[in-house]
Amino acid sequence: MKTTITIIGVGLIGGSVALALRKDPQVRIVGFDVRQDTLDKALTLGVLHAGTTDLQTAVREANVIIVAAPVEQIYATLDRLTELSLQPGVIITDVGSTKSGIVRYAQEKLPREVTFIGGHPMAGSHKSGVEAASDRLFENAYYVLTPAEGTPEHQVERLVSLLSYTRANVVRMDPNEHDKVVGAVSHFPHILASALVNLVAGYEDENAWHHRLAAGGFRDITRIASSNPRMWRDVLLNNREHLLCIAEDWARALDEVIELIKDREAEKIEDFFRTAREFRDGLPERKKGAVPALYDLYIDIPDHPGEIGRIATLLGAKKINITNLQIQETREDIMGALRITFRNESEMEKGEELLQFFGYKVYKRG
Ligand SMILES: NC(=O)C1=CN([C@@H]2O[C@H](COP(=O)(O)OP(=O)(O)OC[C@H]3O[C@@H](n4cnc5c(N)ncnc54)[C@H](O)[C@@H]3O)[C@@H](O)[C@H]2O)C=CC1
Ligand SMILES: O=C(O)C(=O)Cc1ccc(O)cc1
Repeated sequence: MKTTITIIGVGLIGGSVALALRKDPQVRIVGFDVRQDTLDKALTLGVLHAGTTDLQTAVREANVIIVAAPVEQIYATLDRLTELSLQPGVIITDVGSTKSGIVRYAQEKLPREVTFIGGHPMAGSHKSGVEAASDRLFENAYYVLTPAEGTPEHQVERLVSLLSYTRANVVRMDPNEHDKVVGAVSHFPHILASALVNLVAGYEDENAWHHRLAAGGFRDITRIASSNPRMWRDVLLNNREHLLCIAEDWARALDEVIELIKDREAEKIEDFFRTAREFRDGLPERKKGAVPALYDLYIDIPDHPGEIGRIATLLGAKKINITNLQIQETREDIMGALRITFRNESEMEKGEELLQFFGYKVYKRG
């Protein structure tokens, strides 16, 4: 029998989850959204099997409900779900960027027969809307689940099994721990990025060169300031306590650097940058950090820059897409190992065959 999954809020995240989960042939995806035009777009894009703006119709047959609305609307949706007729054994999960408040609210409000499991896929984009959805958005990213104590294990496992189609690395975490960690690595950086942009925008009024020279580092560190303001408003208000603590630590950290500058502490300033660089350089890469990349090939190449160009050209000519190229080891006297990451297994196999044909030694692991 088919599993019916209802997505509430068919935007960037809801649409991306839908696209990934509908790869399961046993799954039927129903969408609910407050906007009919969004549902129309989602149906045209092949994101949903069916869509409706009537919530009762959307959830009546659902075995799993995924609430992918903006955070404040997740609370309102849970309220509405308590009034509707649902399937016995239904699992309700969400994708909100904050977890403690939502999980607590769900436990208070939802009837005992309903299993609520908080969720947060740790990947996204500054874009929003179903047009930006992708079946591969969560590939190799972490997907946090925050089951409460007493949540039936078979229900958690059912959800984990369905989510395997996202190709994310599903992990379990306590909701409060989630909010503290994600507050530091995702929510607070959004505050910093936007504060920095606003600061420079103010300087711009005095001198228009700010705008023109703000390339490179400024663009890198402020990329996330282009995110959806409404979404981030909700996130900040929902993770208020942790963010206020982090902000205090931040203010202290900034004060310390300012003191070093005031006191002309050259060596300590260098240490400050060195410590940061060491931690930053040790961070996992986005596409490969969470789980071992499944579509990597390692190629022995002479340590010569022309070789990398040649390999890229060979693959490009056969329209084999690659997502990353990285040199593993280069020394003048030995062969370098070039790691190539492919989008999927079939592209990797085509790449392997082609490169072997041209005489390269190709390995699946380093
Ligand atoms: N954008 C990102 O990078 C990430 C977002 N999230 C979380 O995912 C959720 C959705 O965010 P996005 O997909 O980026 O937003 P989005 O703006 O792309 O999509 C939200 C969708 O929800 C619909 N909606 C609004 N109110 C609704 C309601 N009351 N009932 C049903 N649908 C409603 C909107 O019409 C829209 O289609 C948020 O809770 C956010 O915190 C989680 C991970 C990453
Ligand atoms: O693109 C980025 O850097 C993000 O910050 C993506 C993101 C945004 C919100 C989330 O809750 C999780 C991930």
